[in-house]
Amino acid sequence: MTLSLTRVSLTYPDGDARLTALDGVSLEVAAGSLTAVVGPSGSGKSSLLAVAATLVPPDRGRVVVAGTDTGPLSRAERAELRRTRVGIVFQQPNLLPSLTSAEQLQVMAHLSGRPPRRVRDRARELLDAVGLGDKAGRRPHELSGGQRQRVNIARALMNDPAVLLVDEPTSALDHERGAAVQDLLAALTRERGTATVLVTHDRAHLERTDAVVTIADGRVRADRAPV
Ligand SMILES: Nc1ncnc2c1ncn2[C@@H]1O[C@H](COP(=O)(O)OP(=O)(O)OP(=O)(O)O)[C@@H](O)[C@H]1O
Repeated sequence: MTLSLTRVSLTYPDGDARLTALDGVSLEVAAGSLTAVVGPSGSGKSSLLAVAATLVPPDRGRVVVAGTDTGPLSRAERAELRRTRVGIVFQQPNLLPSLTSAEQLQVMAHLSGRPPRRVRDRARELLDAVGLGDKAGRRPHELSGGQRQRVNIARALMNDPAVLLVDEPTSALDHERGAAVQDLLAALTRERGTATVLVTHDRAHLERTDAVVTIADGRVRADRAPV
């Protein structure tokens, strides 16, 4: 499995006690497949993504990313694994206001020291893949919300991640644009072979996913193929 969480538990400090955000959660996502994680507010969805992204080490359990058991890794080793193997799409696009779409992508890869020409070609190819080939020179304020989210997704794919983690990509979009972004994620997952986890409140488009995991109070309540 490209992404594997086994009996993962995570607590946060809560006054003198600890609040349990994840309680023995297991999740397996294969390359080229898309798993949706749904559940009420506060159920642990973002915590699950943070653990899968190696941003937060769990209190207990095992997290394997692209064949690497993350448990023994140092903070620096986790950061390196994240940079090279994990793409993260946050709810808010976090684009830099002064950069064009192409530059938002290029900045990511320049940090990893690839030759500038390859970086430019890759940025262009990914903007084409998300349907924004003709918007490469636009800045965020010159794009719609849906287009900004597409730039965000393309940027997360710049370093060819094995694992793609997506937090509520459609929350700021209307129904039609939300559906288009989920279609795009499903297509990119298959084309690029990522193991993709999509956290969503939006139960409307779950037929596009390969599996649906329902989480409540930090536990997996149901794990089923979508209807
Ligand atoms: N940094 C933190 N410190 C303390 N408690 C936290 C922290 N982050 C989250 N929590 C708590 O952990 C629980 C799970 O939160 P989490 O953000 O994972 O839920 P969620 O399902 O993503 O919610 P939402 O859908 O509202 O974003 C909640 O009770 C939340 O209040």
